[in-house]
Amino acid sequence: MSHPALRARAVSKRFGPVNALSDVDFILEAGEVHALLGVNGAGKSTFIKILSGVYQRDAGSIEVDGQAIDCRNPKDAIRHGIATVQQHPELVGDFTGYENIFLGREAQRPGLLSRIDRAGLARRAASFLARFPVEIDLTRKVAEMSAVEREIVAILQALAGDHIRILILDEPTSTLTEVEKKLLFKLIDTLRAGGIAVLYITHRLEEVLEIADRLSVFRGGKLVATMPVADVKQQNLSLATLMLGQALDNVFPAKRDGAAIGAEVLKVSRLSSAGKFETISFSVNKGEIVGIFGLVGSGVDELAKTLFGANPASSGEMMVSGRSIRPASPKEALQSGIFLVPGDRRVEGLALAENAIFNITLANPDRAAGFAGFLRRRSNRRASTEFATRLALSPPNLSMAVSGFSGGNQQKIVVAKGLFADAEVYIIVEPTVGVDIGARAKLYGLMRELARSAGVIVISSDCDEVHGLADRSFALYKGRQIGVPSAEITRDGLLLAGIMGECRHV
Ligand SMILES: Nc1ncnc2c1ncn2[C@@H]1O[C@H](COP(=O)(O)OP(=O)(O)OP(=O)(O)O)[C@@H](O)[C@H]1O
Repeated sequence: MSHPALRARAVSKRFGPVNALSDVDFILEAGEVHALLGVNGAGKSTFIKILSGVYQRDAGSIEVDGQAIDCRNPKDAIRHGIATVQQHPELVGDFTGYENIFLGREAQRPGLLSRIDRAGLARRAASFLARFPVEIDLTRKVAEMSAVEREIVAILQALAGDHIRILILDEPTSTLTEVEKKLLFKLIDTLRAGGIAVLYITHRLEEVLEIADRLSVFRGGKLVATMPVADVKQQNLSLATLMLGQALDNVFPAKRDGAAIGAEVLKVSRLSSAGKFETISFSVNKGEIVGIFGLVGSGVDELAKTLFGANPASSGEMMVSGRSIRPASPKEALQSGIFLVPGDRRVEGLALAENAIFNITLANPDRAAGFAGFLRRRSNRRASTEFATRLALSPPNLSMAVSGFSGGNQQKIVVAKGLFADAEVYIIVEPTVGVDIGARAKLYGLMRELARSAGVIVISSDCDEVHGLADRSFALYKGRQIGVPSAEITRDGLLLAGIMGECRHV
């Protein structure tokens, strides 16, 4: 009798009072791509961490090819044929793709590189790549590779233990462009054809329909549904409804009310940063959201950094509420009334070891620390609690270290931190990467609220997000501004501007 590649029976896991997983029964077949879906905090990461030996289950059993296994650590899991590629794979930038794949972590030991058998390496590489062909040049250093090339190297590295049968991918496309995604999906197709079982966590529902054979939905730590993707398509089922347990109306809040538009809070004139972007001009009024759509490499990241004083402008002007400014550091930008909610919360957004209140109140030391310290603490807690409720933070425990929250919930904390800051201008970069669809609607609603008392700029590589949310939008393409902020631009017009640099009415 043939067994599934992996089977979990009644797997449960608690973290203190939180039931992260309850009685999960799950089957992963060889040669299938199986998507794991669920809102933030539903239990997806906990589940894959148990499968990959990072966490220990409290109850239940796991079988690989019909044999019960027990993984005390990730090495055990790899021994049983289960490899995992994390969201931000750790590769050695100075090594080539080949070296990363075949020397793996071992290569980080000093002196080892000089002792390796290069001819043997090349032989192994050739036979391995005959099994999993990829269209990238693996002789280049990883530091010079694009996001998708690094992702592919990380996947090949995970598979380089020859006996790997199960590959777990944690949101592999969260930082990839459309074109890059295609390259990754091609590799996943090859893996599937080679009989590898791929377990794939994603928040991008359209991807599930594109790449997965079956999907499973987690809700509140329980596995609530498993089904073939073909059924979802045929019956036109709503994955968002399945994940949330309820139907979701339009995720975007209503656009601005013309009467509520206030004074100009930011004016940017012919702003340039040499080699990154040139002559960008736009203004933002209190009461509105201005959207800037740009793909990775378009200059949007650098523009956000320049507005926030973290990347110098080479020419041009900025004014906040009529005052001319030229922020030379984020601190100066904050003092001028500009606040940035960064896209990469891990690097720039959060003090992970501190609790949620600390993080939320961090950006506004005056407001947070006032002379009546005790009262302040109380009001900080009250304000933070209010934000946590409005964002549906899960679990709603503000004293917990931020590292204990799921990725999407960490993103909510970054936004709450911005809400606490009382700025005149908010720059919000990639606000919903890794955020589930229900929380996304809440975040959008909050941004609209923010725009009542401030000007908001939303910068994103998701065209639908920019178009759905912003009152006026334009695109950046290869460092150039395409079009002026317009309320009339169509979604397709904005898309064309951002991916081709064309300014057309479509
Ligand atoms: N190390 C931990 N300590 C305490 N609680 C944790 C820990 N890891 C996860 N949890 C809790 O377990 C629950 C499930 O979280 P998990 O990270 O598995 O969700 P997720 O579905 O992966 O969410 P996301 O999409 O946001 O990554 C959440 O309530 C989370 O706060």
